[in-house]
Amino acid sequence: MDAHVSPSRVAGRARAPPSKSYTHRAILAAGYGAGTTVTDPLDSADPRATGRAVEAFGGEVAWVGGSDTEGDDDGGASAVEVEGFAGRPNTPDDVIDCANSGTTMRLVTAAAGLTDGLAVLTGDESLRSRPQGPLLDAVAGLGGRAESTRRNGQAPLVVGDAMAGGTVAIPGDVSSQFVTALLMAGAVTDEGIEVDLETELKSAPYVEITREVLADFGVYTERTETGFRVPGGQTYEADEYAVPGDFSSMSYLLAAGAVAVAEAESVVVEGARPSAQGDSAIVGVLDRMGADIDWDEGAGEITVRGGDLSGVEVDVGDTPDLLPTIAVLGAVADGETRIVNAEHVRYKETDRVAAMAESLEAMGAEVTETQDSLTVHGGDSDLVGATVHGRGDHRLVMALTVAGLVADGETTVTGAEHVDVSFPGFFATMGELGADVSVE
Ligand SMILES: O=C(O)C1=C[C@@H](OP(=O)(O)O)[C@@H](O)[C@H](O)C1
Ligand SMILES: C=C(OP(=O)(O)O)C(=O)O
Repeated sequence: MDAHVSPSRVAGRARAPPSKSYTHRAILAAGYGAGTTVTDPLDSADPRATGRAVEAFGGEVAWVGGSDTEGDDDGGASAVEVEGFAGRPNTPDDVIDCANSGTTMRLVTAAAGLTDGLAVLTGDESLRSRPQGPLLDAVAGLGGRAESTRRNGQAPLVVGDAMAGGTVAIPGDVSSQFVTALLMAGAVTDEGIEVDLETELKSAPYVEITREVLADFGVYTERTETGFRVPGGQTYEADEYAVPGDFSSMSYLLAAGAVAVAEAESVVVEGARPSAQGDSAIVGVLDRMGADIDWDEGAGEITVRGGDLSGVEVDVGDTPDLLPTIAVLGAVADGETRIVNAEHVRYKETDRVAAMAESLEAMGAEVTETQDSLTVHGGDSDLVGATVHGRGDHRLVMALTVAGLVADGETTVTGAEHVDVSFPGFFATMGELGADVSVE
């Protein structure tokens, strides 16, 4: 499917979907426990994959309700009722398909390390090209078995043999999801798990999201001088868990409001309550760039009224998922926007540093790419409509759609259906805000 975007102005109120990161964790934590109702879950392809994994491990997962209680009426489930496998997972009867979801594959790899038998994990072509090696080494170091079938550190994976726990060293600069996975699994081991970081932790706020969710399920974790520790023998327990709104998804709506708000109007994004999400940094980035933006944390509402944007330097070490959004903002802003500390952004659904450089160049922007940075020289020339490729990556599709709002002529974004990974109602929401976008 392609999205066709024509220059247009936006205004009005919108609600971003619930957090993908919190939903994954809540569903798996519920699986490690006995039973939990997860309310306002993100009902999209990635959390659904985590739900299927919990079922494969012996849990029961029911997505119930026809529209969100939060009122965005996107047709998604309003709750997930999980009956857990309570402690160590059972050996699955079949292969687990993690589809396009890195979070699912990492979190499920450590869980699979706890099974008595072996689990086989696979995913789509993108997921089968992403790095898993350090996590496989960790599971093996903790007494389990963990192998890449192609012996290249990538899925398909074979994992199991009842990992016991203990202490393990792991690099911090590939994926924080390795740490999340080990903390979640470690709580139900006998010995617990201590993770020593060999290099500085990238995407660190995601581990804090994990620790917040685990605490809400009664599971204790702690930071150590060199990493994190979770004692073993713990029980996951929560009757109900409510998922907050997703700041990565909000970033597209806020960026649209910053670059394309209608005269004397505003874009108000609802559901923006403070949480451990590092991607709430988008509010500060927009503010630094000169957007007229205000976050009423009590009301959970962010209001943007456009602004004359100028380039800034942004370190995305903690916030890799914001890179596509910030690159688009940089292409519209005057002057130079330098996105630094970005090497780990190359290990996502696609290499997002290269992909954004290529797409923005195709739209007439001047960009400079290094291994760990992307500089966008905005303002000199206006963006022009072009056909740009979503590369099967939801975040590229959404960010490039925002760019299309202010490009001269029509922009076509291919692979538009991939928004179903994290924001299934994205195009409907953009249309309701006034964006001239059609999907066919
Ligand atoms: O744990 C999570 O929920 C996530 C962690 C981040 O990945 P890395 O830790 O691999 O950078 C982020 O990019 C991803 O979208 C979600
Ligand atoms: C990288 C992402 O997710 P995951 O790692 O779960 O595929 C993302 O949502 O941008």
